[in-house]
Amino acid sequence: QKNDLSNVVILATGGTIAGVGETGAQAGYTSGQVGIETMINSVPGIEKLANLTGKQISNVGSQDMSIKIWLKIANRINELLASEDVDGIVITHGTDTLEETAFFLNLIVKSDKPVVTTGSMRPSTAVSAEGPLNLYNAVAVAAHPDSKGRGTMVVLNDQIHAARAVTKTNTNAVQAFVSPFRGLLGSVIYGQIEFYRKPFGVHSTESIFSVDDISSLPRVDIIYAAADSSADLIDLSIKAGVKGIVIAGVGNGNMNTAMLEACKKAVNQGIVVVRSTRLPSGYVIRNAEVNDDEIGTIASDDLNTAKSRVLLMLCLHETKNAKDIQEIFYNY
Ligand SMILES: NC(=O)CC[C@H](N)C(=O)O
Repeated sequence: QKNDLSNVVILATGGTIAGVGETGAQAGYTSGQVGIETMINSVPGIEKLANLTGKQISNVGSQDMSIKIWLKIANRINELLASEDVDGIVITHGTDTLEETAFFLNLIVKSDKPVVTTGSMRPSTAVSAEGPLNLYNAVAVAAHPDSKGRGTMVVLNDQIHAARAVTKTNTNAVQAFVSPFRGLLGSVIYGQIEFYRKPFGVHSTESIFSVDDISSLPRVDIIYAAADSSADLIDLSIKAGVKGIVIAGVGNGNMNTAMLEACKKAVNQGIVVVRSTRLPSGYVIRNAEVNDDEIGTIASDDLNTAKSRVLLMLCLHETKNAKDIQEIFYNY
């Protein structure tokens, strides 16, 4: 440590924040092109926030994020945060699956020190690229003592979100990330931080999940419900040998009779089925229109579909007991 600044490590994984287009004003570009050193050098004043080290973990568009990379990131973070020389972590990431990675880390990082994910909607070459300011703010949050004990955070566009609450809601707009149901964790304006609350749900050191005993995760498929949708995809998943299915249900995690019958069949074959909703916010309530007690299905509570899949994969690594998994969905 050179001074009294915090020591922050930036782990770069790719995404638009590291993306390059041919010109400054075009929709076409390639994710994950710019390396971590170039990214840090593009942010004037960032060196005044923390002593920074950068490490490249991967350089992919986050549509190609994988469980393998998640495990690599989680192991690296646990190693780094166990050291007295590291005070916080920033992860740069594509925005498409950012909420899944953030929620995974929220469940599995064994430290109270801040873990902050960030990305950008505009590539690094765009007119008004917002990646540099997002990185600046993410480092400010990771370096700040008040950020401890708030689980994995997502910082974009001056806002601090909890991993559990946040979701991407727009394909192009800079204001893409919203915590529609539980609200923001705080804000960060040119590095000035205000926290409003602690995150909801069990996370980090309190979580039962540990990356130490995970080398892979069981397959869980997501199946989207719509008016008059067929049950064939559920049958295909069963045949493919899935361990879990998450339904992106209509309304309160509902689905038509054909899909519900197929879900019953899946549960009877030992597959764990979670009912989530395709809506952007609200609870999926147990035993509302679907009798979960009778069928053996699990209600997602207010966890969205993609994050329900993350939690179910981790649960299935520990247990197949539907009652226990329901309790975890209520509490995490
Ligand atoms: N804005 C973005 O980061 C999306 C680009 C890319 N698909 C990704 O998720 O990495």
